[in-house]
Amino acid sequence: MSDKSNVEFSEREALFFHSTGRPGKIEIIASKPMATQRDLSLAYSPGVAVPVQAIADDPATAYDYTAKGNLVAVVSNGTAILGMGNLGALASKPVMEGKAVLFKRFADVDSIDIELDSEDPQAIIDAVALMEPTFGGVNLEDIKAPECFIIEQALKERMNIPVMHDDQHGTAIICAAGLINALHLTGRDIRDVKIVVNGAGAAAIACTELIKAMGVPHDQVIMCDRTGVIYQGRTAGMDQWKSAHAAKTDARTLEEALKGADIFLGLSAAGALKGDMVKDMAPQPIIFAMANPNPEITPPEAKAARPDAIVATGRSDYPNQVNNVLGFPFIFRGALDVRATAINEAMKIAAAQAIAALARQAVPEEVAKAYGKSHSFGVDYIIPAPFDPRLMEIVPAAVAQAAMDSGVAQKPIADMAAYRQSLKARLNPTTSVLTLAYEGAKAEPKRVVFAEGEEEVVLRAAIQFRDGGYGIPVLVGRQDVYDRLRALGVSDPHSFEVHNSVNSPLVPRMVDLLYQRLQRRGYLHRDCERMVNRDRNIFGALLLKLGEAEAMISGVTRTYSQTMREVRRVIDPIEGRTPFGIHVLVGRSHTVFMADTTVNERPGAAELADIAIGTAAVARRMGHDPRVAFLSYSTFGNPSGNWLTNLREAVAILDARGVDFEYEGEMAPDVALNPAVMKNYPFSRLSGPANVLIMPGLQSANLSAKLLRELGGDSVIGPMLVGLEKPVQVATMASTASELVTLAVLAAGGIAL
Ligand SMILES: NC(=O)C1=CN([C@@H]2O[C@H](COP(=O)(O)OP(=O)(O)OC[C@H]3O[C@@H](n4cnc5c(N)ncnc54)[C@H](OP(=O)(O)O)[C@@H]3O)[C@@H](O)[C@H]2O)C=CC1
Ligand SMILES: CC(=O)C(=O)O
Ligand SMILES: [Mg+2]
Repeated sequence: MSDKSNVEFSEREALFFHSTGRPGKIEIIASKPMATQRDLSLAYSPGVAVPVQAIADDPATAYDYTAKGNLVAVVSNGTAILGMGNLGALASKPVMEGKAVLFKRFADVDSIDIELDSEDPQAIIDAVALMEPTFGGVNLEDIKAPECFIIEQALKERMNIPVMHDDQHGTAIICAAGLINALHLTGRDIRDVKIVVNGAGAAAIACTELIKAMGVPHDQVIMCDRTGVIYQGRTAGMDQWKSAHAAKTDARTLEEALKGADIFLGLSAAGALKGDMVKDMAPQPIIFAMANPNPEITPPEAKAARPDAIVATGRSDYPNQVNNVLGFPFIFRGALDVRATAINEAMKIAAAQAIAALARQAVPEEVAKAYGKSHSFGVDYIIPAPFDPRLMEIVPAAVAQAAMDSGVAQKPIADMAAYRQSLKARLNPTTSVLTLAYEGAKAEPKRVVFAEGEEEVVLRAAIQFRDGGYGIPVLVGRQDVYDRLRALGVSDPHSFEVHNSVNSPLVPRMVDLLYQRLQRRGYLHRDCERMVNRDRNIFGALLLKLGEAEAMISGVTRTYSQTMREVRRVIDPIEGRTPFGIHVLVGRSHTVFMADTTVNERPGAAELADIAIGTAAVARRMGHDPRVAFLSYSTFGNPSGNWLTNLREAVAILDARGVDFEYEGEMAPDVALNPAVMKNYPFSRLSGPANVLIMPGLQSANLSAKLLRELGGDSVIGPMLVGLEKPVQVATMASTASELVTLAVLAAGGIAL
């Protein structure tokens, strides 16, 4: 990956990502409590005998009593791993685990990777068919042509659950969606275009079949493989699937075939297309270079040769990502939800049309920032990005409807509007919002000070931050930062901006500024000099104050309170605001915002009210309707105690201010979070479980946040620091590089204000 193309990460980082913590990318989590002997008796023997008998009596109830209905097998034998070729079943496992997590991330489909060590189609057919009881669907992946055609066909015939070879049909659907829009933009009719398809394998044949089904005449498509053009009469390297697409043509090479062509579809290998070859294509050529991980031609090369081209690739780091990730999660979601027996042509076409139509719609405000400049339909936005949360609402619904209309749905959906709502709710909005924050940072990269530039974890974060395109890291550290960067695999460390107080020309201005602020707090000019020279948090914060950067992150080398003290010597709170900290607990389907977990030891009523307002605003920015609970050991005065007055006054302050969110208090955590307990208080003004928890003091807040981080299964974001005049985030000392990147993105993206 390194330095070969538009790099997003180094090889070292890719390996570190996969090996760190629990090796690989998936684990299994029980969906039922497993705490007591009784739980175990129900989960296993003897309780489990009851659903066993029920399923034996009525097989359809397997969907009610087991995970089958939401479980997809991702099956490969590793014979066509991306564009890397036949590297074997075991080597395909990272890709298949990757597909499994994409299923989960984008469409809440549970999925298990299965690598089969065989190149014998019959052995694979038998193995997969025998697994039918386990799964609700089968996604075949990275199995090379022509075996993949035989395997898929046989499994579709033998199995009564949806089977789809993703490299064929997932890719064809997305390619078709992109093509519909590229034709639309260039005013072409699909019946008139001349297309060259490079590659004659799984993906290429399926794309060609779909575009021919959509109206491109057979004679207007020329397919090439490694031997060159597949022409009528060719005998070398042929099979029945290639023969079906043999063209009547005198062209023998890709270059010859491309003369005057309107469209190039690459489903072959990296670098197969050269700039010279596209020079003679028709005006406004459409170039889809879809080989992974590196395309047939990069967009800059293609554009250099043909500035009038519309270019798409399979990658996320260029505009127009034509990749089956846009399809398979949502297609299976729709198919599983109606218990479809197959994924048929009608469902595929419905998916392609829904995706194409989405790109032509206006992008909502909250999604637009993530798209950057190109978020209205045009040459750099012909297809939605996989992170677009609207896909989950629209594509499964279109697929489910098509399954129902074409008679393969065993469990039709009665209320489509309710189904669409339920699709939206399946994804935790926090996950979407974080993705949008990351994409938004890319769209408007900011300069972010990483104040502890000598720490390895900070440098890793800075590298990820820069290479991910999220912004420009401004490192504070000594000269040896460059050596440390080199040791971490950065080939051009001097491309990083490093500020060192020993030689920074900014130091005199910094000292003056600091002295202005501190002279009446008992500090001498030389005290300020010493602080600027020796203290990287003060130096970093002054970079921010002087406008040399737009945000800052620190905290891994000193305690939170010490880092805060240093930052606060330079940065003030927003006028009239109380700075405070939020920990965000992200569960599978719920998110809770807890505050103030880091700053105010014993907040008074006015501060508690401010903290509630500030936290509710952050929750809203992250896609949630805030429901605020002021937490205590006491619920509405029972038991009574001395600590309750502040909380009650805070509620009264919110009453007086007429805020536009739900709030209630004081109450114990179980009342706030558990609807069954909340029922005992029918007068409560919360319409559902609280998602913003305002803690009575720093002791309980900080303890709870740390306990949850150490013991909880949910992931914890933060602490997020809110309320300073400049975005500064103070991480905890144990932060990982990716946690630092998240904080840097939140700081730069204006979520934590
Ligand atoms: N963007 C996306 O969503 C997707 C992209 N792809 C990409 O498509 C490519 C093919 O995958 P898949 O169909 O599954 O694999 P297959 O192994 O089934 O097919 C590969 C095909 O590519 C041809 N090929 C390889 N190198 C060249 C070359 N230099 N010039 C012309 N043809 C070449 C092979 O030719 P021959 O028949 O002569 O061996 C073969 O026909 C991969 O790069 C993959 O990453 C695949 C699926 C989805
Ligand atoms: C994206 C994909 O499935 C491939 O490149 O094989
Ligand atoms: Mg694939």
